[in-house]
Amino acid sequence: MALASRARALLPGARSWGAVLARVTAQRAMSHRVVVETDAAAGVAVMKFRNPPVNSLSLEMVTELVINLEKLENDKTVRGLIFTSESPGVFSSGLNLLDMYGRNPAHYAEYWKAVQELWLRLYQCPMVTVATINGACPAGGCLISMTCDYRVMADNPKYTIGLNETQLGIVAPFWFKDTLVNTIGYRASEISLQLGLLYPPAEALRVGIVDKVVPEDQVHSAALAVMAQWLAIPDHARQLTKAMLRKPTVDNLVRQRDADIQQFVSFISRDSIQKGLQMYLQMLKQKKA
Ligand SMILES: CC/C=C\C/C=C\CCCC/C=C/C(=O)SCCNC(=O)CCNC(=O)[C@H](O)C(C)(C)COP(=O)(O)OP(=O)(O)OC[C@H]1O[C@@H](n2cnc3c(N)ncnc32)[C@H](O)[C@@H]1OP(=O)(O)O
Repeated sequence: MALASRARALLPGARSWGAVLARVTAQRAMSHRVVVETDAAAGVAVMKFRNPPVNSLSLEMVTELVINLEKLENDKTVRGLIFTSESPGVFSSGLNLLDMYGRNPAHYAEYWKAVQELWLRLYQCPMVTVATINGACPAGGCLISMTCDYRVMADNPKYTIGLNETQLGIVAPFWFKDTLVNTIGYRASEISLQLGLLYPPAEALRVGIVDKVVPEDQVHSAALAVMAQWLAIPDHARQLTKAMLRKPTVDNLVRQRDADIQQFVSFISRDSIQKGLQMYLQMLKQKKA
């Protein structure tokens, strides 16, 4: 029931329960953009991103992430959750530019509501969450990892992490900014967010946007070791502490969710912003060529 209600909230176009379930089931049948492996004995699940080519957070991917998160939260045997990319090289390329370019306002609103839902759920997740960053991690990818309790990054200078929105000519919303400030502090955020900085591992560690950098072949074992340390703390004490620390930031978005959606739709629909996104997409294509 809870799953269906979540799906209905995320898929407002669907008019009935049957339509909701049919749509979610169809999405699942089409592909699994998220793979969950659970070690019941250890009480740890690993959620792997599998949305080729670059794990962009498309509407379908975001919806699958939310549904899988809710399932894990309801599974009382799972106390810890690790996020990683199934294919090293790109952790996540961030929000799907094609969900923000050339679509209609209803689509932008549906997409933004789903992205908000994902952030709200991740930021308040009662499980211990660890991001195993085994590839590039810009913008929305960085946001996902910053919602985690701990970030381990592979020591590969080709991988970078940060909120690079300004480099695309777009503005990170206030709750992206709040998450960054909570992670690296105010002054570092002023520099990082305005310049849209993407940090390679050593710099990422120095600024505090990641907590640990380890050789690439040790990134998963390091994440498991961190998880074991965090799981040694009694759940109820850790969960209440996490909720206390994060509640003001969460409340800030909850208070103005609808206004934030409207602001996103009006901002992203502007001709100048659409033009900028078009040029950025072209630049990505040319870089490839
Ligand atoms: C006042 C304010 C009020 C409200 C705010 C309103 C709006 C703003 C909020 C928006 C917040 C946005 C957050 C985001 O996350 S935006 C996305 C930012 N992401 C990036 O900048 C990353 C771009 N990608 C890359 O740098 C590289 O692709 C990457 C990840 C390093 C991997 O490199 P590589 O392996 O070489 O792969 P390619 O570059 O060749 O890419 C392959 C293929 O994927 C396409 N692609 C890449 N990234 C995305 C993406 N994020 N979304 C969609 N598609 C993507 C790329 O174009 C290539 O496509 P092709 O068709 O050429 O195969």
